[in-house]
Amino acid sequence: MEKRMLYKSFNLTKSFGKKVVFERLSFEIFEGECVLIEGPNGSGKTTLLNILSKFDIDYQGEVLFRGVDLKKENLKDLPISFLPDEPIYYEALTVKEHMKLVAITYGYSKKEAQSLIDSISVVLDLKDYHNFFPSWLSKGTKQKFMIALSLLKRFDVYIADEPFANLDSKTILTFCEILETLKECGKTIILTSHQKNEHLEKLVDRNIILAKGRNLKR
Ligand SMILES: Nc1ncnc2c1ncn2[C@@H]1O[C@H](COP(=O)(O)OP(=O)(O)OP(=O)(O)O)[C@@H](O)[C@H]1O
Repeated sequence: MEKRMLYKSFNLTKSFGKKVVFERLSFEIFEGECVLIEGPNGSGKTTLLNILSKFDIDYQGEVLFRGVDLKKENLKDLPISFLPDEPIYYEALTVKEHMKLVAITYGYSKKEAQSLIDSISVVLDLKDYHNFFPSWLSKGTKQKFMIALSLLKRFDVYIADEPFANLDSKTILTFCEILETLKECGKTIILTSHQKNEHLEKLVDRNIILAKGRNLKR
């Protein structure tokens, strides 16, 4: 089957002031692939994910998303679920209230949202925390909560920055199984991870390796 292009980058260069994070990156990412972005601390992995998610449009070069210049795409129309490396939440909403808010915002009916929230909560062992405020959660449980929110968005592309951070080995396996299911459904997964494991290695189709301060190896 012919692979369809999701992203294409030409000569992508990103600087903060005089500091060049990476320069002239050219790469392609195809629909349905799992791509791991690797590199040492400070090599620009988060910066690249921010560009691919359109949170950062201050770069040189071009990034196409399904053939269209990403800068011309409307952020709210992009079918991208982004899991950040730092938890982002509302202090005043409980775990369950966050889940409902995200599910309803992203188009599920109340009934669908309830059933999806229940199943995600069982898989990620979050049921006992539904009435907690996020700040009460341990680091690992907070990460599971962030994963749950990212899964409640029904999108084609899942971008995750260090999703395994703070997770125990059982949850890492569970999350890899979830990613495998998403991939089987044709979703594209783009992630960074300093932690390698055999499940992730099986899942990954391609690596983009950032070398600190300069260019890209593939
Ligand atoms: N807003 C900013 N202003 C200035 N420099 C920044 C900014 N954001 C990131 N940087 C710099 O860009 C470089 C790349 O940062 P980035 O967070 O993308 O690296 P990373 O590969 O994700 O690192 P890590 O593995 O530590 O998470 C770093 O030197 C960082 O200090």
